[in-house]
Amino acid sequence: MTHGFDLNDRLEQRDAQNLRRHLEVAESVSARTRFADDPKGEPPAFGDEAVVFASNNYLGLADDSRVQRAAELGARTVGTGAGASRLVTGDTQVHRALERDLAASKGAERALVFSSGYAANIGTIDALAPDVVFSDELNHASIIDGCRVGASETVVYDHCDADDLRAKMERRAADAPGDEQWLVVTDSVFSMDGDIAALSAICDATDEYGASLMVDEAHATGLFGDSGGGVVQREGLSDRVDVQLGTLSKALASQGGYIAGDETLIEYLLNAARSFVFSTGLSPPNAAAAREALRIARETDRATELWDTVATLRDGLETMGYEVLGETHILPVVVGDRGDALELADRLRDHGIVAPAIRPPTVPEGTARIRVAPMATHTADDIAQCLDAFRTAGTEVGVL
Ligand SMILES: Cc1ncc(COP(=O)(O)O)c(C=O)c1O
Repeated sequence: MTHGFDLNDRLEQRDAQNLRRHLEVAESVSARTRFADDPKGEPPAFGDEAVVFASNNYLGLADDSRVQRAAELGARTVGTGAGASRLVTGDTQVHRALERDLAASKGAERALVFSSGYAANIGTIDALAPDVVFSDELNHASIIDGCRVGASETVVYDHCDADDLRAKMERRAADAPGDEQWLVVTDSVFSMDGDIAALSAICDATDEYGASLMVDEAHATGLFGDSGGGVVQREGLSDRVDVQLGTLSKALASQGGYIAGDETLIEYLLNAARSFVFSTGLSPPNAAAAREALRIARETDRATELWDTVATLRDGLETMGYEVLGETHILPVVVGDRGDALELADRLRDHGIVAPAIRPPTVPEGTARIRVAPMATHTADDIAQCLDAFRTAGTEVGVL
């Protein structure tokens, strides 16, 4: 009898070959819009130059000199690492200033910064410890893991379907004791489908049953709403959402995540969220970089440049005959068959465009796709190259 692990078996089950391909792409691709030289002097993997249409650095701020300087200043004045949990000695003025700015951008009383969006989701859902979490079926893995970590029961409702949410709440209310605490959790922008949750209808359902509502704005922060506060802000729902999650790692060009909400929520989380309490504080350079990126996002019309690019790409791809899902800056180009999607991604790379294939189980069988994520810094030439590549590669693979 053996109680050991067979990791080869597990790797096979996980489609390890395909994950390896992702890593190979990631090795040669930075967060920047384009890359021409490898800093180590080795030739880049995809020819002389490739343009990246696959990064969540949506505003193109990760290589903005102002953001880089802020990170440098953060490192010089405060240090490269926080050195300890914020509750021990890791709390600095940079963290506090960032949290004030984030709260203001969200129209919330206060914010709390975690070392990642993943940590923010896990720590918050676990700490709130509701009896039941009602969760959209396409919520991000960090929300799902937050539900798994805690003792809460999870009820999954159909994607973006507030009627199904309401029906499931109604059923639960009929069966369960009246003093149960409920938390409804949804992404605002869904990262694989590029669509937006029906937040107003979700707020109505949530209010009707006196439940709390948490919205993950990882892909909306810095892009939607007057001060980049996200879809909640754009739709005027800030007062009806109890917990707003954002990340610093996407449009804000840094690393980290945060929760915005009222004083009591934040005071509770900083005492009870284990991923905050028992983890080293966000690094000062990351905090400083995110603060500068937030300032630029709020004070310039950088997002408008992104929306113009999105409109041109969506229109161009649809005119060619591709099915493009969603209604946001994330453009999932559906191919269907996973082999075709992989081949199309390879051909796009041959034509100088980096955009990965997203395959089952990440997305449902038969809906393999290329996830195109433009950045505000893409030029007209970049966009033309992307569209040309999709036309040529699509014909070569036979999906057009
Ligand atoms: C919807 C959503 N929430 C949370 C996260 C986690 O954020 P982070 O990358 O900062 O850990 C992600 C990351 O991809 C995400 O897409």
